[in-house]
Amino acid sequence: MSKYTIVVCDHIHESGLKILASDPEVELINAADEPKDQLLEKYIPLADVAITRSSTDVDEKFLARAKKMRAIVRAGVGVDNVDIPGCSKLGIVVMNVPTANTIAAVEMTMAHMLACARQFPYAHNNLKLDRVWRRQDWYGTELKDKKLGIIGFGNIGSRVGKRAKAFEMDVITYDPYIDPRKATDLDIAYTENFDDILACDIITIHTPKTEETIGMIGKEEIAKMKDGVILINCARGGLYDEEALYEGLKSGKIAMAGIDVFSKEPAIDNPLLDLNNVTVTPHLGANTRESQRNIAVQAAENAIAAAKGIAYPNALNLPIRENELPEFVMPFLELTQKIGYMSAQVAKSGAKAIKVIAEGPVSEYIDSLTTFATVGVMSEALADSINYVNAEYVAKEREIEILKETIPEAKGFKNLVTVKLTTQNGQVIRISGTVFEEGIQRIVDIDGYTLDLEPKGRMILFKNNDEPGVIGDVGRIIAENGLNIGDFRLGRDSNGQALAVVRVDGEIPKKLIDELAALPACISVKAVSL
Ligand SMILES: NC(=O)C1=CN([C@@H]2O[C@H](COP(=O)(O)OP(=O)(O)OC[C@H]3O[C@@H](n4cnc5c(N)ncnc54)[C@H](O)[C@@H]3O)[C@@H](O)[C@H]2O)C=CC1
Ligand SMILES: O=C(O)CCC(=O)C(=O)O
Repeated sequence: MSKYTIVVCDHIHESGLKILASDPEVELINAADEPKDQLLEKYIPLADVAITRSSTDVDEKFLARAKKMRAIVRAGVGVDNVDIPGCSKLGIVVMNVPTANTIAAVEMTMAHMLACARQFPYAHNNLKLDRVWRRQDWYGTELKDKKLGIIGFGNIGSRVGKRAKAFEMDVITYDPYIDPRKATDLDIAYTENFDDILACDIITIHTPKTEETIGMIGKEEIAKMKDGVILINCARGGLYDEEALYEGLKSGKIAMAGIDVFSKEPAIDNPLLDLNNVTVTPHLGANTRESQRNIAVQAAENAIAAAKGIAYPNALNLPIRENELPEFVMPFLELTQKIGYMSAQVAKSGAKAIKVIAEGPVSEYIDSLTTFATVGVMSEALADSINYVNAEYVAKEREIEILKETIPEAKGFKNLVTVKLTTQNGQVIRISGTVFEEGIQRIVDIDGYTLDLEPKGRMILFKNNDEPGVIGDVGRIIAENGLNIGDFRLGRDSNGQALAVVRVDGEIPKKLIDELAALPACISVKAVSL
């Protein structure tokens, strides 16, 4: 049995390694101690799944080596060192482990805040290293009654807020992406005015590193701050512009800064280290035993699930999040993919345009429906190399036009999805389907022929001039080819033509298709398998 190779790129807790090592279907390569060039050269090409932390950049060089990679599990929260669009292009699912290290990062923030308020490391070193006992040199500040400004009120920021309240601080947050009640319910003020944060005694940031948040605190913002402000950054290096931070600290405008993260890591040469009013840690926010055990277990379990293709928990680049979709939508997505696949088999020619028309409440999910239709159409030609992650990119590369139409009020069916496939040679195939209340999927229209067809199994689509005896001939030829008919559906139009869809119990030989095509009444005949 061939095994799935999972490469661990950075150090993770042994509990995760044990899970990986004990799965009989997994070949574990623990490359955490390998130099990065060796990791890329020797191990990444073998990986079905890679587990990374912040020490491994998933960049162009990494991806160029990721020949058979199916997924990357970032054993932590921040994915700023993962090229997500690059992964999507290659069909690699990116997953993170979002909440397992929250408490560790929250407590690290509180530790830096207290260390800054009391200049803890400097007092510590003065006694321990210099053997000096001068209590008059170490007057700190109390957190009580100080105003704390929190930028970013997600998992970490909100918990920092709760703890700061326990210290009797006056807390205010700025996060334009949350419902203000998330803060006000905790008796924490919410502001849309960033200057309110700049007016605080202590400021801490807990946003992801994005184009919008890089350098969010720079020279101008620091100039607006109180003299003697304390700044904390346990999120990502670069959110505070490091040059401006250095100048602010050097001038004394900023009294102290507590810094766990740097714009370039390892940060052994960073000028901030030369100052005597910073507390620094080498990106240890997530480094508690509890957090590392939780993360490693989740990362290992998720990596195994992804390697086996079972599930992609916390996937960041899948177009759908199953747990966020109403229950009625999933069968529509499945059906739309089948319709796309069926259209491509009928067309037997390269796609030029794929149009999805969604009618009724399901039309709200047009983007996901379109992705599933695209995967369906393209899997006829590309099989496993097309998936929900790269469908959009592959379609673009092949210059296939993707079109969407929504009709919120459906006529007839409560919900209806139609895939209209236009081929390179100008053929147009149009297939519609619906899902009934009980979750029953049906194709209800093929090229204008009304049908009631279960989308499954091997089918022959036989279009003919609607004249007596044709159906008998079709049945006879199928029987002569040793196949049983499982189902037979007929659609007729007003122009004297008909479409028969015959489900058969076995593989459809080419000879059978040729014999049907030779019938005088035949207009077209296609074999389809769903
Ligand atoms: N030092 C360490 O070892 C660790 C650092 N982190 C860092 O902390 C960050 C936050 O983690 P979580 O709280 O778990 O993430 P989260 O996703 O729960 O929260 C982030 C919050 O930032 C807000 N936000 C985004 N853009 C913003 C903007 N322009 N202005 C204000 N708010 C904005 C979001 O709305 C969200 O509420 C991560 O992205 C990661 O970079 C996380 C864990 C450990
Ligand atoms: O442990 C790590 O790799 C860093 C943790 C971190 O920064 C994160 O989870 O975003």
